[in-house]
Amino acid sequence: MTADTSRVESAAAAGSAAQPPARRASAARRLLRDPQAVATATLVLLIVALGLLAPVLASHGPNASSLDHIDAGFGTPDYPLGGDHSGRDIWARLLHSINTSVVSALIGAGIALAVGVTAGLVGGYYDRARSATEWTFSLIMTFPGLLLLIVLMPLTGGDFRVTMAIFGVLLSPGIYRIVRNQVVGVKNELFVDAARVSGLTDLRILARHVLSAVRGPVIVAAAFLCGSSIGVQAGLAFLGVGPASTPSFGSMAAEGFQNLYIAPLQILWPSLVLGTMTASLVLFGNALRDTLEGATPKPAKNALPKAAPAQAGDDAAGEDAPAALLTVRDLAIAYPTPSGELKEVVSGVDLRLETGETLGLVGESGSGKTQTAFAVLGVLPPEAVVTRGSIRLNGRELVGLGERELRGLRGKTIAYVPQEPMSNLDPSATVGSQLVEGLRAASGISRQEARERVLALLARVGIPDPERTFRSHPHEISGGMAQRVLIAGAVACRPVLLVADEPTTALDVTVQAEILDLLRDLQEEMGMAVLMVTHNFGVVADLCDRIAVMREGQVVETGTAMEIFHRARHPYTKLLLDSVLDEETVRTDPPPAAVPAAPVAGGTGKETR
Ligand SMILES: Nc1ncnc2c1ncn2[C@@H]1O[C@H](COP(=O)(O)OP(=O)(O)OP(=O)(O)O)[C@@H](O)[C@H]1O
Repeated sequence: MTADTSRVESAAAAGSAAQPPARRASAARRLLRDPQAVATATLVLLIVALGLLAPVLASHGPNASSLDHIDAGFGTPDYPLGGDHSGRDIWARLLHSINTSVVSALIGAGIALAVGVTAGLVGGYYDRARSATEWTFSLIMTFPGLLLLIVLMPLTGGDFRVTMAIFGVLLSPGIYRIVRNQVVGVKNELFVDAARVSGLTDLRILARHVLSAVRGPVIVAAAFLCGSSIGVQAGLAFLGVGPASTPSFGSMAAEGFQNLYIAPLQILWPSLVLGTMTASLVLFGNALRDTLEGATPKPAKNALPKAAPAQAGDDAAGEDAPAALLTVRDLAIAYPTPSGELKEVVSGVDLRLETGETLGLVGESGSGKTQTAFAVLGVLPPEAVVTRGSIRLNGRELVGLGERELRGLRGKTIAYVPQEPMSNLDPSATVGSQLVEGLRAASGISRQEARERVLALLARVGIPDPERTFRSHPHEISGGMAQRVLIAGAVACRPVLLVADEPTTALDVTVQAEILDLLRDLQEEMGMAVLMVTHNFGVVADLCDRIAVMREGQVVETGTAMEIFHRARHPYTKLLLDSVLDEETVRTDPPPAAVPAAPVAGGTGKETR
């Protein structure tokens, strides 16, 4: 347990020592590239610097008055912005008001964050504490904030610092809710479970694992809290809450308002600086949010140049001869990480599939089988980037094809059978209407013709009462039946290539064999090629002519089913085969040693026949 604990801790420490600084550096870089962030941060810093330099920049104190300078005009010597109705230096009061605002922002936002984050962590992490925190913050939210601050004036003595501390508490429910929601989302993640199981204390888990997950939204909210605090402090001062001796944009604006007809500029200066400060903070908060929360970069779907139009019948394999039905060459697929870097999940995959042949794509979970199949279908998620490689079907390059061209191929030339039949059928429409719609979209035939074809197909895939199933909604049929329906839909236009992604995984064992039989029969009948994605060697043995074994985004070995099952060369393939349970296998302890990721020597990373 001690060793495990230290491993988790050191992993977490390594995570926070290595990963986050890179992310922070990158977030800071992105922030620096955002003109809105740079402009607003510069304005805020400039204003804060002016406030800090107030004793140097102003010739008078904020409350020093001179009878000679009552309502002095703009540009009066020593009174650059003039004098107010009490003969005080407007420039000096403006600079000192900045400091009042900054202190208000620090107190208001600081208290709101301290209270909200702490309670959010506790309420989100400990279920038993949640009802108490919920109740408390709901109660706080019922207080009429501004009114309460005015009513409490006799208690606060009008001191803006105490007032802002109370305002911070009133602001804290917003932060509490943000943090609580984040924590509730994070606390059941596997890495938190792992830390818990390893014996880390709750405090450590909260500080190391949970807090890091909530800091983004909290940082963003802090900018808005500062803006609100400044605005409220000025608002209260405008209403006359607090001593007149405290320089504040609010009191300056109130005095300027009284004097509007005599010296209209007096209201302009505090309003201008207050508006610039609060607007800059809010806009900076927006830029911060875009950088930290909407951080996923939007790469092009395809990093490659648009596919050159290729003639059907071109040599699909380029230098390979003869041309195969499907040739995947050096395919690489990557996803952007939060830091903006691309991470490859498929790295240089080569595959070849002949007409009428079944190729099994096997490998452990996460090895890149589905990504490869999705690339062939042209249905990778928008954030995926095909960084290199080629996919040729019947000699036509698919990588770089537009969505319209791909849609023209899908259903007609390439079809797909998914893993989860139920979730691939629309629960609100009948089975028949879904199949008819798909068939008509792919073939353009009339509704009546499509209906007849669908009924014939349903009978062909072994559905006992096609008419009834046609009229049924998906919840009225079994999983095996639903998979038959989807297979019927997939083969309706006699595609040349069927991509089946774990088509039997979600089904009952007895139904699995029937579905495999059906696929085999249909394949023979229609002469389709089948790309069978699976991690089930039983399925592979049952259906596949050839097998490609994937690991960590690469094909490590390919061969005929016979070669792979009887003369597997790559240690990873042997390990996969060894892990297939059968009644003769006696498990040993310790398990076989881990194997290296490299493809087996002899070029089996490349597809050969
Ligand atoms: N949208 C995505 N964003 C980032 N990474 C992704 C995304 N989709 C998949 N991946 C990653 O790509 C890798 C390969 O996933 P893929 O689904 O191809 O694996 P698989 O071999 O089919 O596994 P399984 O048998 O579990 O479906 C995984 O590491 C996965 O985390």
